[in-house]
Amino acid sequence: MRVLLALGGNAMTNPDGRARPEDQIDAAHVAMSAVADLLQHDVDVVITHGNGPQVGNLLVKNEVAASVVPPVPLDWCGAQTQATLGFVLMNALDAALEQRGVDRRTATLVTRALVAADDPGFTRPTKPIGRFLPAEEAQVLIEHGETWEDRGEKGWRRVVASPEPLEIVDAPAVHALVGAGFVVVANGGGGIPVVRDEDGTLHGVEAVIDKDLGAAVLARTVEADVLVIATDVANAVLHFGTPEAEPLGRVTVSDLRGYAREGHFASGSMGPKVDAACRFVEAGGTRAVITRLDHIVDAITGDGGTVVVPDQGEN
Ligand SMILES: Nc1ncnc2c1ncn2[C@@H]1O[C@H](COP(=O)(O)OP(=O)(O)O)[C@@H](O)[C@H]1O
Ligand SMILES: NC(=O)OP(=O)(O)O
Repeated sequence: MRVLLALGGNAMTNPDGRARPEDQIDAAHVAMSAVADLLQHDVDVVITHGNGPQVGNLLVKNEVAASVVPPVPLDWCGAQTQATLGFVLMNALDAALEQRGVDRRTATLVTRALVAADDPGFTRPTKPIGRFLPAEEAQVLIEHGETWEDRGEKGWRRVVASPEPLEIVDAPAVHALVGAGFVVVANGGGGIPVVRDEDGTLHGVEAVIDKDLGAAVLARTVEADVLVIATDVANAVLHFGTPEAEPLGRVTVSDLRGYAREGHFASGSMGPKVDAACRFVEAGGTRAVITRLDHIVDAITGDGGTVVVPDQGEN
């Protein structure tokens, strides 16, 4: 069985989202322990991950240091997060595999995702990145031309353009590495967004792709059987946060689309996960699972989490 595992920002940092290196290393050890458990079963695993906190922090550093060293564009920051997080995840996974006596090699691939130059996401920023700030501090940055949004209890967060991933340019390399037995970390942060010029050349564009939507495209391209979206809640929940809250178990893709239309899943958090799970199954995937990181073995071997299946299927 081939599994595409998407790790949320919650699985990559501590809950305050500040993304200190030590927090990220600790979180990577927890996450990769779960992945090493999974690798004790007969599965191929491709790992992708979020980069919202990290790419936002890099952007701030860039801006703060702009008078001293040349700033780099947002797509460069995204590429840097793929390398750094891949490095941290590989170290943690190698250690967890070694502990369990599992003989698998790991690899990280810098991965580009093709987007359309005229994607409406470029005109309306929607992707929250970086740290949370109180409203007054966010207001100052809004006056300097940035877009910030009220994200509830934790405060305000910067939002940037987030186009749709159309194709994972480097998916063939992921496929080849998986075929050769590697556990591959790929398409971090949803992929580095690139557009294709008329002459066929690719160039980076300033945006951050939703990693769950990127994961759905990658999962189909590398012929994954199961897409597992690991986050900090065990299930997608109907009437979330109310006394009528109802965790979803096994659900058909049509029913889940219906619940999404009724507004059960918040945009910028559970909404894209549900959308990604539906896209994967609608495109022919066997099943998609949304669950907590510590439930991912159950997600593969049993029925844990929210399990999205085709309308006619009982896979
Ligand atoms: N209907 C829902 N069911 C479950 N969780 C929801 C729902 N709507 C919003 N959420 C929120 O979505 C969060 C997970 O999304 P997010 O924070 O973006 O995850 P990650 O960083 O792991 O990708 C949960 O912690 C929960 O607060
Ligand atoms: N790129 C992305 O979706 O990152 P997060 O999951 O950290 O928001």
